[in-house]
Amino acid sequence: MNFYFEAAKTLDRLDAKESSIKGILATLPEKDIKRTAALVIETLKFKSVLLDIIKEAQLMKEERKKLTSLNLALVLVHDVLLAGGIQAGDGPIKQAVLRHKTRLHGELQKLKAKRGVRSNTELVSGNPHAEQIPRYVRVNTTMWSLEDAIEYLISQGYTLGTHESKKSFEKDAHIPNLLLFPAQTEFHHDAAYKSGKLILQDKASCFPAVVLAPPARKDAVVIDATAAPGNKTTHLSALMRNMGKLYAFERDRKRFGTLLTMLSRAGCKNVEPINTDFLNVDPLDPKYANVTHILLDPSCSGSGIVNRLDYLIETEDNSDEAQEGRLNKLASFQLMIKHAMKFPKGARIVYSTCSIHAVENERVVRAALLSDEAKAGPFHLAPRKDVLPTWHRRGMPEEMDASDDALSVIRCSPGEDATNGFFVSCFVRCADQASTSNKRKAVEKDEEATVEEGQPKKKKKKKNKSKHKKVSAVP
Ligand SMILES: C[S@@+](CC[C@H](N)C(=O)[O-])C[C@H]1O[C@@H](n2cnc3c(N)ncnc32)[C@H](O)[C@@H]1O
Repeated sequence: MNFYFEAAKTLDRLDAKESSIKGILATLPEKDIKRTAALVIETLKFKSVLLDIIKEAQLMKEERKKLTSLNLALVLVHDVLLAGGIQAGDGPIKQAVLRHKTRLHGELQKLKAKRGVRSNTELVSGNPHAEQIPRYVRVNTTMWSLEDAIEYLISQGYTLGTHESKKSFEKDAHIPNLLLFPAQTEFHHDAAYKSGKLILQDKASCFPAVVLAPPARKDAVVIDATAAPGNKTTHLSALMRNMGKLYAFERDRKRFGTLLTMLSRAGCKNVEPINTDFLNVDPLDPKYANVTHILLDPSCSGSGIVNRLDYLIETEDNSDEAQEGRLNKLASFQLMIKHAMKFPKGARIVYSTCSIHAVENERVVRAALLSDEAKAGPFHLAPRKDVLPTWHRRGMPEEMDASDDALSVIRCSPGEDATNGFFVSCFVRCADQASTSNKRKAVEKDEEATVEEGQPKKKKKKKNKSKHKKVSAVP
């Protein structure tokens, strides 16, 4: 019976929104983890059906003394109706459910008849968005070429054609070295996947590294500020052809361990992983003097992720605390962009999230553009022509100050773009303006020198040149 108690406890934790399904399942005791996880997932899939049946059969009312937890009733009724019986020795709780076995089966049949379906599986529908997302596989060009990968896949029985038919794949239209397979294609036992030559990575999550376009040179110096688990770090490393230096920061110790494993599996030799908070890194430290490209992909709400499991639970939390947490997060995103803008030779900064909310995307970008750091850079948004110009979905114009700004950024819509929901923006230092402002500073210095030599100093009016009106990033 312990196994059922564990599954019911897991459902309680999901109801309490302690974490994502994946996160909670990962904390289950090693023993029975697979079995418990399978029961929890299956129960969640059929939850509304099982709740209807339990209600119609009046199970909780009739057995209120023995069955004190609805989640325990759910997992037990699941096994009675859908898994061939309760896998536990006799006891009062098992008996309490089995007493109603005929009635429960009757209610299941009634429900099927009412909905006009024959099988149990027709009673539930999967995650419609997840089913529309192909299985994306990035060829890790650090270890082999696209041509070698295609040859290998063909030797494994795949055909290069369209990703819509079984055992076939195609090349992605936007991201080089990315292949598409049918959504259900399994790679976990594939030798090339296990050795790091193939990386399972959603298409949208490949955009940031491609937009950052790090140089592939011996003297290249790049930062991945928020690196774990390391999909984008390994992608950046591949784009740099394993040359130069890529500093990969990760503040979380456990996730840092995952990053190390991934870097070693993917054969990344140009990465220096550092277990620290990027915000504590001094931009003026001589070690980072030649950093030119920075990737910021911070923790976010993850609202764009079409998880194959999380659709099973309600995730939106509108409590005051949740709202406050979101706003705090927002402030930390802005801080991170502003911090990245302080690296003296920083020329290109990509900020991305897997969120669909403007509050974590356009509004953060808009506030960053108005910051003193952006003005000092000066930084502005890279034009569309430099940010995956052929990608159709751009930012929300109503959330940006200039319509060109909305065109500069990228959005992916879950369910519509065959990807997870995603946002990418790219800030670039404007070299011309920088040199103009440096020249102006030089002139001002000269003027001051003249003043020191005995000339009267003219009072200068401070001009605010920003065409943007000041707006708050907080909704
Ligand atoms: C969205 S994940 C990054 C995913 C990663 N870019 C990838 O593609 O695999 C965000 C990561 O950034 C880390 N993180 C958040 N804020 C950080 C900071 N200030 N400094 C370093 N790491 C940070 C989190 O611990 C988390 O592992």
